[in-house]
Amino acid sequence: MDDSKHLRVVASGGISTFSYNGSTLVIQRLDKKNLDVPLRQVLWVQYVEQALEVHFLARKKPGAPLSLVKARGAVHKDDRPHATEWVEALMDAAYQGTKRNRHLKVLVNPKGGQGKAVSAFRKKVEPIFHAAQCSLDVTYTRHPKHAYALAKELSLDYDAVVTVSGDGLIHEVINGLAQHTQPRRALTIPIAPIPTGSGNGLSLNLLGIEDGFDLAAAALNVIKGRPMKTDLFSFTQNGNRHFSFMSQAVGLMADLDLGTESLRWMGDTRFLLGFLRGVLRFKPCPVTLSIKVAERDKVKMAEYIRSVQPKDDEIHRQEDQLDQPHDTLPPLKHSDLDEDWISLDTPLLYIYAGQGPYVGRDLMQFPVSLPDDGLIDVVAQELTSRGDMLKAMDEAEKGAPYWMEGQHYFKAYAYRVTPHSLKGCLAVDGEAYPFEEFQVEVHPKLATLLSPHGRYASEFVVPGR
Ligand SMILES: Nc1ncnc2c1ncn2[C@@H]1O[C@H](COP(=O)(O)OP(=O)(O)OP(=O)(O)O)[C@@H](O)[C@H]1O
Repeated sequence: MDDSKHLRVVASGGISTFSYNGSTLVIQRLDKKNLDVPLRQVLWVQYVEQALEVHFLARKKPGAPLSLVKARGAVHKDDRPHATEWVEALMDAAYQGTKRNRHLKVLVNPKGGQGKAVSAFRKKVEPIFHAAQCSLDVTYTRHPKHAYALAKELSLDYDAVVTVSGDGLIHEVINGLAQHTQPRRALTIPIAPIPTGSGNGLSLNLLGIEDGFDLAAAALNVIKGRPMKTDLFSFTQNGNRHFSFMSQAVGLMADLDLGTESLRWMGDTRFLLGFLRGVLRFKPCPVTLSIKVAERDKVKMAEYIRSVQPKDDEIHRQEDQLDQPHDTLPPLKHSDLDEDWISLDTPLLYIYAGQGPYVGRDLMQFPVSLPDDGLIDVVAQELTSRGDMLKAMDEAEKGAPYWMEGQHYFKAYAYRVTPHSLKGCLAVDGEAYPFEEFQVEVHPKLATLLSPHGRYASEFVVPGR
């Protein structure tokens, strides 16, 4: 073995050998299986007082969540002359293309989800940030809109805003950044979620169904994730403009979100319960839906998504493509309905529009969604039968409801909902808004997220392909 490629470390159990190749740190331990650690999971390596110290994330067994591990031992005397160089080269490989020591604004919502955000942050997340030698500026939000106010005044030198919360706090951060004196510049600061809310839709979409609720995987995304541009949606109602980053729901899907707030302690099971309750009530949602459609052919949309998914190695290019921003928000372009709009007056059970395949662990509602295609996916579910709706739960986590006949699916530039009743629920990114006429339009690539893959972490399997 080339001496410069490995370090022998003397620990209580004997001598271990640390070596690495292009993708993996390999730890050979006496009388034990080799430990292979993907370089992406290596957080920090240092050589201090003739000892090697390695901090990394590993799974105790396959399928287990990631956890923080620290390996330390005296470097064998013959290897000391090249130890500093070896450590620096390993750090370069572990952080290839990514800045070390990220400077993070961390917002912790003590009231989100099951109320465990503070202990989750202190016990599981903060030690990982410290191990990676990130600098932290932590605020525990004290009231609704606190995160909004902080984002509005945010200093622009942070490498990321970390939300230890659910999607509601991210909605506030996005809206605060949009009201910043330099909104476009503020919206280039990437947002990265640590999933401690109940739905955690954004985390699922960035990290995937396996890792979407894994705190350490989310922390790793904060440390090593790459900026990924995402579309934002202007939501206008009564002359007021807000921004939505994820979804708008009317009818059953809004009832199940807002009507189950008191069941937060249940985590995301509350959504399943809300869905079953909504199907039993089977109330039509009295609205007109108008859409400026870009595409409505389900087969074409499904084929398209398969053809455009970038591979992980294309992430670098995406990072390079970040535009120099202007400092005003994009104007609204679709205020008047013209001949390109269509209207739907059929009785609907719900309207659900947004981006990001998963809206929860049990439902891939927007399987053909892309983060930056400049379009919003709009689902209009016809009032079919209770049986059909219960059947729709079969493989809903894989996007099966997409193919239901009564589920209309559009890609749109804009849409408008006009209620014909005073009573009803409207949820924007899971937050309650008045049940009144509103319009949504898309602004391509206006905000920035951190992503391990440079795309949504989901796969839509098209039947028969
Ligand atoms: N200290 C606080 N006390 C009360 N509410 C707060 C506080 N800090 C933030 N909030 C509010 O809590 C709401 C919910 O937050 P969050 O998104 O973190 O959790 P969640 O709704 O359970 O998760 P999800 O949106 O993923 O379902 C937000 O609207 C936010 O304004």
